Amino acid sequence: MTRYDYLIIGGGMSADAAAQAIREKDENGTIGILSEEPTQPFPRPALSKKLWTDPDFTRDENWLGTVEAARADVLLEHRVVGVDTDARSVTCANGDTYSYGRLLVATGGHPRTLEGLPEGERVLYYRSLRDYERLRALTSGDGLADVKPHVAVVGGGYIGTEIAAAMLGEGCQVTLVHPDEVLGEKTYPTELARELDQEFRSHGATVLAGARVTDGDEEGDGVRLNLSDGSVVEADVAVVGLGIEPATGFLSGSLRRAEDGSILVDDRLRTSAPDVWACGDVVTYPDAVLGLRRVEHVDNATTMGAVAGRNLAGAEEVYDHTPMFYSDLFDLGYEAVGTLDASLETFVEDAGDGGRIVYYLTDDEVVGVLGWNVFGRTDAAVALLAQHSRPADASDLAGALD
Ligand SMILES: NC(=O)c1ccc[n+]([C@@H]2O[C@H](COP(=O)([O-])OP(=O)(O)OC[C@H]3O[C@@H](n4cnc5c(N)ncnc54)[C@H](O)[C@@H]3O)[C@@H](O)[C@H]2O)c1
Repeated sequence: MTRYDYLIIGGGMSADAAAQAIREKDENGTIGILSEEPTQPFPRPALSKKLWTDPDFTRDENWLGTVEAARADVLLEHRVVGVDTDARSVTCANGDTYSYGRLLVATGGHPRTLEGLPEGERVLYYRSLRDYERLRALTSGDGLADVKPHVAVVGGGYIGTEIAAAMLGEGCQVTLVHPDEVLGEKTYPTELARELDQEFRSHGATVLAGARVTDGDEEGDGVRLNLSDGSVVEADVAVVGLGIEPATGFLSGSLRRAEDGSILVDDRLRTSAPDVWACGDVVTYPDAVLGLRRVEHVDNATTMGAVAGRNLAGAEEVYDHTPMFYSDLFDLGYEAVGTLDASLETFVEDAGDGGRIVYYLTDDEVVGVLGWNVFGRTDAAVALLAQHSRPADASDLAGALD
């Protein structure tokens, strides 16, 4: 059995940041990373954004992050199937076992799947570099006689909207299926959701609202999707983004969990087991400003990874960063913090040049802030949320981030 002073399960951005942070504090300790993926840690947000505007990004010096500098052993295609926190050992699907001095779980999430729509060559539950490469090959005309494919995009969340925008940019025919009345209506105030919806339509997307995909299959050179309203979508490829589930199936009962299966950690990212930490999309943690929550974005992955890494290497650092998140769609970009729930009271501030700032409020406080084509205000937004208060009249928030 191979032993590592520091063993990390998961090979995403959080693991990458953690390995680098460990190495900065401990020059000599051995670091092992067990990753189920066939590729080194890479900047996952690029799969739905930058790689579609800059395909050469995979050759960029920043592509492979910091793992090399961390001098970690990255063991690819090593899917962990069991952890024994008493014996301090980890077992992989291939039978390999490893023991650890200190363990970090940074496994992120697996795409939520539909039972009636199995993954296949043309049904992509979009999360891996292989999914990107497959979609890139199809949109480059491979096997399709240079005809741009018809891409069915299932889901109107981050993957759905970003991939639909990218596919329109590639000149593909795009059909976007989502269950809401208006795209983004659960997240954005009505006027912004309508603008977003219109943006997709004006770029040529067919937007099928108010329908869920129930099942489907690959047929010949294409895909057939059945929708809850009885209609059928036939396309060359389906890109599916129905959310993720925390990847904790291998843990059995060894660590304390939240209701959604994610790992509960304290403010230093420690789990309930000795010498075991966890970070990134897979944890529910006590945010210093927003309280107990799970976040699924790059900022929490990398900043938590760095704190967890330092703590594995002996620090006692509190994770006190409230993560921001962002998206880019056509000429629209946004940055946000906190809870974006359109069923809450909202106040929309006109920030000029088409920019808007949206404040989300409960009866007691401001709980979320979104900058719509407004950038660089997330620190001010966090400071506003940290006040845990609100004005009686929400419109008095105008200028609050200046
Ligand atoms: N910009 C970013 O921060 C960014 C970008 C890409 C991905 N991600 C992350 O990647 C993960 C996956 O993203 P995602 O887009 O899959 O999740 P998501 O939760 O953002 O969106 C899921 C979407 O699927 C829809 N849906 C559910 N069942 C459906 C059905 N049967 N038919 C049609 N639509 C259905 C939902 O209504 C929702 O619109 C998330 O963790 C996300 O945060 C983040």
